[in-house]
Amino acid sequence: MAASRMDLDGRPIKPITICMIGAGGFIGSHLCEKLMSETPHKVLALDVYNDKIKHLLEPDALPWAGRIQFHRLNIKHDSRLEGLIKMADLTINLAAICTPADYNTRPLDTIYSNFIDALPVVKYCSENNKRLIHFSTCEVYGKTIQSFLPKDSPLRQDPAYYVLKEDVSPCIFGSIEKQRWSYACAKQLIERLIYAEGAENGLEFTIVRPFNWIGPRMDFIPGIDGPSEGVPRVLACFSNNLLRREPLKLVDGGQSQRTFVYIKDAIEAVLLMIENPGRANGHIFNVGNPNNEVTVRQLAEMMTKVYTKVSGESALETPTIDVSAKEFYGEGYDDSDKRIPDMTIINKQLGWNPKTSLWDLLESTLTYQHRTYAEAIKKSMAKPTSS
Ligand SMILES: NC(=O)c1ccc[n+]([C@@H]2O[C@H](COP(=O)([O-])OP(=O)(O)OC[C@H]3O[C@@H](n4cnc5c(N)ncnc54)[C@H](O)[C@@H]3O)[C@@H](O)[C@H]2O)c1
Ligand SMILES: O=C(O)[C@H]1O[C@H](OP(=O)(O)OP(=O)(O)OC[C@H]2O[C@@H](n3ccc(=O)[nH]c3=O)[C@H](O)[C@@H]2O)[C@H](O)[C@@H](O)[C@@H]1O
Repeated sequence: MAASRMDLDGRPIKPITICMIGAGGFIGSHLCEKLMSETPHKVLALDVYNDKIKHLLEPDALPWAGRIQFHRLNIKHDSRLEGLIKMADLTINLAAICTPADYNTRPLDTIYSNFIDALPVVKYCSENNKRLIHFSTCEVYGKTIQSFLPKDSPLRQDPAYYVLKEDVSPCIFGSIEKQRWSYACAKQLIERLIYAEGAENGLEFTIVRPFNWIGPRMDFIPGIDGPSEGVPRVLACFSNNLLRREPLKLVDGGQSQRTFVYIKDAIEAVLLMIENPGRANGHIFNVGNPNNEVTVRQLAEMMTKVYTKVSGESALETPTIDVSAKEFYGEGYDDSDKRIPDMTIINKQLGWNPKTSLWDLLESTLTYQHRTYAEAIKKSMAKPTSS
């Protein structure tokens, strides 16, 4: 299978060992799945949890047994980290706190996780001449220039004021009191550090800026496989509402815009980066789907329609309700207004394009959510609550 695989320049791809930090998360689980089923590469999978990759680790009879090895460790304090990075040809760092409900309520944990804890990873890669693919975020762009223009300005129609380009767009965050930006700011500084390690010490790096990747296994459903009071990202929040037949909550009216990309499309882009180092090193890549733009309100409406179709349940009488950001996230929340990725660089370097429409990706994702959680939710809702 794997022996005849070629890179984008027609050269045979040699099997490598990858140290994947945060392999047990949403993106990590899909990347491990892809690497096991379609490539000959080995993965040292590091995380504090492994529930989302259990199906890849057991039973021993799996065709890729021996190519994936799980190491339960917390990179904050584990002396095994450097040794594992040294054993690999490439390190991929996915570990982070990355749910917006944490940014303004746990800003210290957020900054430590996204900056301080990533420092040794960068240092060990640089000192040991190991290649690094680091996961940043589209949040480093912050707000668009457009959002500061007068509402009636004709410049608002000009993509130069809202399309986000890796090598041109500025990073625009709110004031320090708006602790929402603790995550974006920490990610920006680690990007700058990696870039500087590349420039001054020759670190071979690639920085990935995901734009709202969504799909199965994203985050958790509160009270089922995560804390009852926890607030995951929007896909899981809305899925939870739909499963419980309660209205979807629109923060500040759901006017913010996002572009959503299917996790399986995005993983193709990461695989191209892994297997084409000559084309990916030294670059920062937007990875998103500019064709899948909606407001959060439109997302709620579409998810409601799709869920009705895949579950066979009737639609709710009151499908959405408005909540203020302060009520939903607490003090210090702020939002990105619009996120359209420019695709020029990733197209030129890796020839990658996203394929899946928003409707199709929601259909497969909500089919998964229904199959995975509907029974558990019914059971938990049927239990008498203690008074
Ligand atoms: N999903 C997206 O659309 C998206 C968008 C932008 C950026 N990102 C970035 O991509 C990366 C992965 O995101 P995800 O959606 O898979 O998130 P996730 O929370 O599902 O995965 C992160 C994983 O890292 C692990 N982790 C965190 N701290 C750790 C530590 N100290 N030691 C060991 N493991 C640790 C967690 O247990 C978790 O399994 C993050 O860096 C995130 O900021 C994701
Ligand atoms: O996914 C990304 O590309 C990046 O952006 C996300 O940030 P954001 O898109 O704001 O997070 P979501 O929780 O997915 O929220 C999207 C929008 O929906 C809104 N929302 C969320 C949840 C909800 O129940 N209702 C609701 O209206 C939020 O206010 C926000 O405007 C997270 O910061 C990261 O996972 C990541 O770095």
